Amino acid sequence: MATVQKIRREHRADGPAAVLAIGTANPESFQLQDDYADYYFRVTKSEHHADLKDKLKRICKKSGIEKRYAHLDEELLGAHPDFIDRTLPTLDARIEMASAAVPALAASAAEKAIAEWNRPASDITHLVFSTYSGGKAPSADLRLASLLGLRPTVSRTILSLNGCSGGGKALQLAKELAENNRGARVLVACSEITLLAFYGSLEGRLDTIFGQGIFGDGASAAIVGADPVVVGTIERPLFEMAFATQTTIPGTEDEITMQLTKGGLDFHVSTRVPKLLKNNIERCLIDALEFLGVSPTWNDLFWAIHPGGRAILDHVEDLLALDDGKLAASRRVLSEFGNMSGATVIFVLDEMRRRMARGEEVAEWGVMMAFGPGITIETMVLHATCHHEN
Ligand SMILES: CC(=O)CC(=O)SCCNC(=O)CCNC(=O)[C@H](O)C(C)(C)COP(=O)(O)OP(=O)(O)OC[C@H]1O[C@@H](n2cnc3c(N)ncnc32)[C@H](O)[C@@H]1OP(=O)(O)O
Repeated sequence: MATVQKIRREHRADGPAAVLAIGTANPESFQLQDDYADYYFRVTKSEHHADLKDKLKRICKKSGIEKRYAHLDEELLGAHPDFIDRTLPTLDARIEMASAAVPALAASAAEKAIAEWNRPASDITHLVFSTYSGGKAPSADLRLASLLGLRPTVSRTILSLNGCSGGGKALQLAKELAENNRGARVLVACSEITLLAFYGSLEGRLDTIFGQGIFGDGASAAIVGADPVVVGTIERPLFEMAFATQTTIPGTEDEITMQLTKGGLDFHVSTRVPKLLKNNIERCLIDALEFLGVSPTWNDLFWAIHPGGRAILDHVEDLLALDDGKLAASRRVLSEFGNMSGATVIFVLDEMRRRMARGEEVAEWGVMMAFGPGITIETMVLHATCHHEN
């Protein structure tokens, strides 16, 4: 007679979960950061807000970003001129548009991950989807499952409004699912589209301009599974997921907030965020690495940090006294795409594996960190298995 303990043991994977494949995608339209303030004030017909334009120019110049992609381009905006006025009730139209665009962009990223994985989409057993750009049920996860032709038995989870920590949380859930369900293959998909949060500036609201200067659109996907198949269709682990934690910095509920309003999604990010992270991440790192019995110096590790903003990367680099180039993967993703909220951290892993394949990062052990409302810090210790072999 089977016992619950025996069933449990048989259903657990033997090995650790690993990232087996990665894919990313962006909309076609993009803006160069140097031209962005001119573009933004022209399309939102608010050239008369000269002080705000100057401020946006200053933010763009210091952002460490060169280019950002956006689904909501000038043509689409022309068809929805009311989007530029955040006092108008445009939420319904935005959600309608996002409910098609968010899963479509996620599908482009997921198809690339599935192609690299080299197994059929029908082998996916679980889906974890993260987005801040939703507002409807059934949600983007169901639409994505149908676009990809996943099985009806796929177990779906949607993370909504987790913001920039969504990618970190989705990967952590995927790790738990893969390790607790023998043979599970989890598709993680994050798709973030700024069309919910794009609107003209408001006089006297200097903070309304900040989000327009750093956020961009992108989707990322990863396949996560334990005990890689080594015969027939061979699976190649990229990063083994050794340990994961979530920490909330007490008393910081109001530092990063998002709220759906009739005129779109309101973002507030306080200027204290980089400093608060600087003051709190070291404890998370020590706790995560102590648990493993690993005590390397910070420069011995590789770093996949969510590039929430240039100042956040500067503060992390300074705190940990990291050598030049240690945050190169995060800085490159920030430069090429801006802050794509929850989708960004998987872009950083993708960039990291390319750097490892080229021999530009040789560390075997590393840390992935993502930050979001809460303030929430997602930390995951990774073991890389994708280095260039001489
Ligand atoms: C949404 C989520 O869930 C999670 C997230 O990722 S939230 C986003 C996290 N990102 C951040 O917190 C951004 C971190 N900040 C930065 O990278 C930098 O401050 C920056 C690129 C925005 C500006 O660079 P800087 O070196 O700090 O230049 P600095 O001269 O101090 O600031 C430029 C202007 O930006 C303004 N600014 C900076 N942070 C701001 C913020 N959070 N809100 C509004 N304005 C801000 C400054 O007040 C300053 O305005 P003035 O020029 O009018 O004085």
